[in-house]
Amino acid sequence: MSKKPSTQSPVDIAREAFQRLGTRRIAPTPEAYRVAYEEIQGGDIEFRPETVLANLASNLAMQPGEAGKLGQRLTVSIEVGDWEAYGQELNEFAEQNMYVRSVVPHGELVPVDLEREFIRDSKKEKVLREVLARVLIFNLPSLLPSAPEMANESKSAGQDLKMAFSEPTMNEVVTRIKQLSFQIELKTGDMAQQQELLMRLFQLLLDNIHGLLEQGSWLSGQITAVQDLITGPISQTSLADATKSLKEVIYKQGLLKNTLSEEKVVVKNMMLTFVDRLSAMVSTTNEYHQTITGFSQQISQAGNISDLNSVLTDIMRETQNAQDQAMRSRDDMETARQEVQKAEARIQALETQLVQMGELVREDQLTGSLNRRGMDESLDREITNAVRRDTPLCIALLDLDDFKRINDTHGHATGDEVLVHLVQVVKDTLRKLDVIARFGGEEFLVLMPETGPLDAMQIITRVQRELTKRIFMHDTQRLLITFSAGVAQHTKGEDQTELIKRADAALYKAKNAGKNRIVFADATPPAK
Ligand SMILES: Nc1nc2c(ncn2[C@@H]2O[C@H](COP(=O)(O)OP(=O)(O)OP(=O)(O)O)[C@@H](O)[C@H]2O)c(=O)[nH]1
Repeated sequence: MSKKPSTQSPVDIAREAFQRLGTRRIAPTPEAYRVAYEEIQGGDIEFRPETVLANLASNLAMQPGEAGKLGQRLTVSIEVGDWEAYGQELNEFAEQNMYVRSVVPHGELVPVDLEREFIRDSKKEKVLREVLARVLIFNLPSLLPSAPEMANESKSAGQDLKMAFSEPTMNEVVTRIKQLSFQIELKTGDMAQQQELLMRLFQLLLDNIHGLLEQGSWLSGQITAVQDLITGPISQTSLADATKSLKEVIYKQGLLKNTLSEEKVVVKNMMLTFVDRLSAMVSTTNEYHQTITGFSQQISQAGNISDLNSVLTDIMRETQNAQDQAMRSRDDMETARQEVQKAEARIQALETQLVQMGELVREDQLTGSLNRRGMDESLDREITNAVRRDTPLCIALLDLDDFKRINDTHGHATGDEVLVHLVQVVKDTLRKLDVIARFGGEEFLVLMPETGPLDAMQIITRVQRELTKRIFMHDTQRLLITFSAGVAQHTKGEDQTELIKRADAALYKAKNAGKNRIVFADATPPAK
């Protein structure tokens, strides 16, 4: 049976406990005071705080898992009398399992009426909720610029998700996200279909334009570049690259075309002057004819020599006038003709420049020569021209000698500079009509339209000499740069692959013969 507990106030019990210690002559140590206090307070020993706490510890120690381990730690604390450690253990346990969970992930307290149905996030769930909310609020709307309602719904669902800590609100948000995802799926399907249709339309347009263009025109080259681009997988970088180079080309072509139309106006004006002068001359001759007819009547009617004399003087004067007028017209027409010729030359130069502009999109980034695609197009064009005009065409395949050693000894960057140097020397030495393209690595292809074999060999020999003259400096060191080359003339019915193959076989011979030399290719294709 337990003793009935005292009804006195704690202050009265404390006072009586001190009196009792005095009466019994017991020293007022905390322990003695506690015993006296509890005697007066009454109640069963079983319900003393330390007994209750010890019971809790040993009950917990019998549980499996975390609770059992906590119980063991609490029991040890009691045994060594370390109540502070006991308190700490309990606090930590409460913080981990109760207190933290009563606070919503963003620090706000849970509204009292929701507490019972409150969704308690674990650490992982908390991170997941935050990430999902970010995706809905920021990322998804930026991907939906053409669907503002969906973008707004995504933002709003994200905001609501942050605050959805009750079962019903969470269910509502989940339903909205599902609906949104369904709508996006439909929209993406539509967009992909539209994109495909647009692409097909674009491709059709390009094909039609291409069909209308003269083969080899500057515009045709650019259209092929765009066609290439849209037939392959379209990446952000390739689109950006193509846009950049096309913009550059369009800008420069714009400038050139303006000048071109100005020149065409000049030619037109010249033509008008020409026609004016011609009609002036014709009318002068007509007048002259009429006057002479008049004079012939006067002559037939002349009665004496003095009449005739005066008619003759008039005829001489009129004839002189007509002659002067004719001379003036002839001079004017000659000047006009020369002006027209000059304007025509300027137009031709501008048109050549336009062709070169078109080749910008086909340039090798490092050396500024044409790249492989540019080379293919130019060689195709030149072969067609050579066949149509029945003019000779030669090509040369150049390969730097011992380039690997240059790279290995002086570094890759120096190797790059050597490539740039070679292209510069070639460009400075060749005619405007000739073209240099990077065939690959340290190999270059030179196109020489309207050039026969002897001239081609001479041109490449000139490049070779020029390269030794224009010394390449690395730091303070002079590096000797040489190349070997194979030169080939295009033969009837030969395509570009066969032509290059013959030039390559000649280059191979040049290398084998000791490098730094030029070999003219056999007319027959090399054996396989
Ligand atoms: N720096 C630089 N090196 C390149 C580039 N492209 C290819 N190379 C290097 O060019 C070297 C070509 O080596 P090889 O084919 O052995 O030719 P080589 O050393 O010139 O020998 P020969 O042709 O027989 O005279 C390789 O080391 C390539 O790495 C480039 O764009 N820049």
